[in-house]
Amino acid sequence: MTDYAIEARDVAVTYADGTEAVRDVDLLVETGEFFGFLGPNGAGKTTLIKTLVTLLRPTDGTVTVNGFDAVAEPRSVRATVGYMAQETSIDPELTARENLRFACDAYGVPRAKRGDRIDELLELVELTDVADKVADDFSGGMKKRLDAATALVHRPPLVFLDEPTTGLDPAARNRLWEYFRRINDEGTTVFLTTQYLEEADQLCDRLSVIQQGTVVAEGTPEALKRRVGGEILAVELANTDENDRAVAIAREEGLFADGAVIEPSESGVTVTARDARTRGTDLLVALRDAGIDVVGFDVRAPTLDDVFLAVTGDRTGDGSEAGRESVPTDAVSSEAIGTRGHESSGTGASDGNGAAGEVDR
Ligand SMILES: Nc1ncnc2c1ncn2[C@@H]1O[C@H](COP(=O)(O)OP(=O)(O)OP(=O)(O)O)[C@@H](O)[C@H]1O
Repeated sequence: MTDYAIEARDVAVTYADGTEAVRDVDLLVETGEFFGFLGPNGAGKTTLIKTLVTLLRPTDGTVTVNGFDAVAEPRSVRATVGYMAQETSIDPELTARENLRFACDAYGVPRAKRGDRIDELLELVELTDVADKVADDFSGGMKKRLDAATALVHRPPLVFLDEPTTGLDPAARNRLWEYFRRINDEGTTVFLTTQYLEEADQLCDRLSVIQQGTVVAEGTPEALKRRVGGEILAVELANTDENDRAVAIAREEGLFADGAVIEPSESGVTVTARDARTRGTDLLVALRDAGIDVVGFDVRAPTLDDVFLAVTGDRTGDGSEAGRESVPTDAVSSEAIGTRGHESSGTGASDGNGAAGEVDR
């Protein structure tokens, strides 16, 4: 039998004002996994996390965390999870050590164990040297590391990280990644929400993409990328007025395999195709024969960015509709990447009764 840290079935969360933030969400996270939950702003990531950590009640469906029912046994759920919220929960007037002591109090860590636990965590997040300095003097990255440590004082088997690296510079982000990897290597299940596709790619064993409250794709980063449908060939033209003519040439029958997606780009033409690499030179020759000047040429493997664009029509992560027209539906069939229907089941009716509200902690 598989051991699940999180089992969510048909979960819907509707706020009191009728906003259906999450609907029809099924989620299975195995114990020990590093699981990513990806989506643009407002997609429903925080709402789902808050539901999993029992700060919100689901309007519909069932949620089991570490074997405990989130509605019937919220205390047991809370005792076995750590939660790093988007806004840091540390007190800037307290030192790093005092913040951790405070967290030990809040989570009921036995007194005899606190000293060692705190020292261990300070070391893990590399704050031992500044343990007795007030957090107010810390950089953004240091504050985030301290915050992450406070979520772990009770050694939870499952930790939720809600956009933990937003606003950090790449160096600070990298250090946090190291830290998250380490706790996962030591056996902690990690549930991470992020808008950074690279972050999900670097860290996650498996991920779900959520859009407008519904899971639209799921799989390992590699499988999701593979299913984009080959490699991506970008051709840069000297004169972008010729983009459409170049697209027409690239689309000529027989140049690329069936299912290729050929689109104008800002600087020329982009081809997503299984044979993008091998047939790329044929395209260059065809363009030259047509008198179109090529100034750059690049073939690359798909990134999660391409997956995200394909399933959400949004490369910007801002939830805008930009690019929706260009979803390469041929190369990325809905079925191929596990896309689910967008239809609401009608559950979580927005009548105000049973609507999600913050639950007292
Ligand atoms: N307390 C609330 N009352 C009503 N609607 C809410 C409430 N909190 C969030 N929402 C709405 O629910 C939807 C999902 O929001 P949520 O914060 O879960 O998204 P998110 O994916 O975490 O976004 P972000 O990346 O911006 O944090 C949005 O439409 C949001 O406006």
